Amino acid sequence: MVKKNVADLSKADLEGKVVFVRADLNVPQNKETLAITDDTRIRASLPTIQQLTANGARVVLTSHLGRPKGPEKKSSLEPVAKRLSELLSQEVALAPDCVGEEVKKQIAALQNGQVLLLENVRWHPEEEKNDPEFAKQLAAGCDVYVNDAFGTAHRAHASTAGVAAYLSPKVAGTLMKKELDYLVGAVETPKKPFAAIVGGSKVSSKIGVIESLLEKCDKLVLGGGMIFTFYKAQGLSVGSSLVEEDKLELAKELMAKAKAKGVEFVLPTDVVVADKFAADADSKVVPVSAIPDGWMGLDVGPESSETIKKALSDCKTILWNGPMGVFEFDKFAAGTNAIAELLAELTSQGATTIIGGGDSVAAVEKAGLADKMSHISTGGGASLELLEGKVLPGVACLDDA
Ligand SMILES: Nc1ncnc2c1ncn2[C@@H]1O[C@H](COP(=O)(O)OP(=O)(O)O)[C@@H](O)[C@H]1O
Ligand SMILES: O=C(OP(=O)(O)O)[C@H](O)COP(=O)(O)O
Repeated sequence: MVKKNVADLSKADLEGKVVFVRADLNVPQNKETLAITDDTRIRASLPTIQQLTANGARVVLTSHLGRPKGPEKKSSLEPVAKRLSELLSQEVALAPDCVGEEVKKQIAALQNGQVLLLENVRWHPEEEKNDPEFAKQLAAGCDVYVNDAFGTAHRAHASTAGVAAYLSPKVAGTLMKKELDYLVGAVETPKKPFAAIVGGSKVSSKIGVIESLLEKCDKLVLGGGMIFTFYKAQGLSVGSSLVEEDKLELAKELMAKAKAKGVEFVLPTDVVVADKFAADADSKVVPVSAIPDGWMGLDVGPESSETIKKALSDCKTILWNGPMGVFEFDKFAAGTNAIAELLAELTSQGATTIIGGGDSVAAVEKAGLADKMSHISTGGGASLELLEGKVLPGVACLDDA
């Protein structure tokens, strides 16, 4: 399913037009200072914006940031507007909201080549409900739709899918096209053995993907916050680690399915536990059968890193989404760094390595190894769903080429 993209639009299609661009500017931030800790997603969005402004379009840029419950300073796109202005060498004004009279006025006042960033689209619950009335409000005053938010293309939300019904033409951005071109090829016919590594903290939204991964992969490695639901399902006690209580049955079924299908299922055997969620927490390495009450697992242990290394050493394609631990704290970064180093080494030996997800990419950047991987993807959940063979709603809503 090939979709139209911005390169298919001529200057005549764009000059003086108001173009609604959905980007994924959901960047990792320092929780206290709100400073952007990795700007990969912002830099990846620049080619589309520049292509549009160079052709005289008026760009209305939209994104979410985090998972806010409503308007709140800590999820404001203010730091993003600032960083965008620096990278584009032109002022990117930040609207106070993403819909409403004031925003409409700001859109109407845009000149050719200017960029206006709308405030966090998830401040409105209607966004995630893909509410048609809200989508219509988002489209107000705009002509063309460009979806460049690959990282959010697996969500059927108002700004990623619903809004397309009110705008024409509707096309993929440069980043969206680049990601799809690379990933569809790499995951449809992967060189084997093919392994996926799934970690991170979005357990409820990613555990379901494991079922399809078992159909595609030869090996599946779990890490990060994902593992404790599996331990609890095995009857182990997990202290105060991250657990999805309503996924325990699913975890059991997944382990049984992996066994039945002969997929190598690598679950860490030791973990680094902490007495609190903090950089200066007390920590120790324990076997997964001995997590003390009140302690939480924040990284995989050294024995597990060795096992993972052995399991992945002969793999020819490896897709990694989700850090192995809370790498933002140095004490709990060893498991993530070990995987990053291993994948860099395997890439140099000819393996195809794909790292996807805002935090996973941040971890690999922090380790200074991003340019040693085959592909750095701005989407974690989106890459996994693409691998499942799903049609992403943010792509399905675009015009066919
Ligand atoms: N054991 C753990 N407990 C809690 N959080 C974890 C654990 N391991 C990793 N994390 C957190 O997971 C987050 C990233 O998860 P996720 O959003 O799923 O990854 P990505 O952004 O790469 O898709 C990181 O901020 C990291 O601190
Ligand atoms: O960070 C994102 O996804 P990722 O963690 O899978 O990379 C995207 O911005 C989507 O965010 P969401 O998972 O809150 O919808």
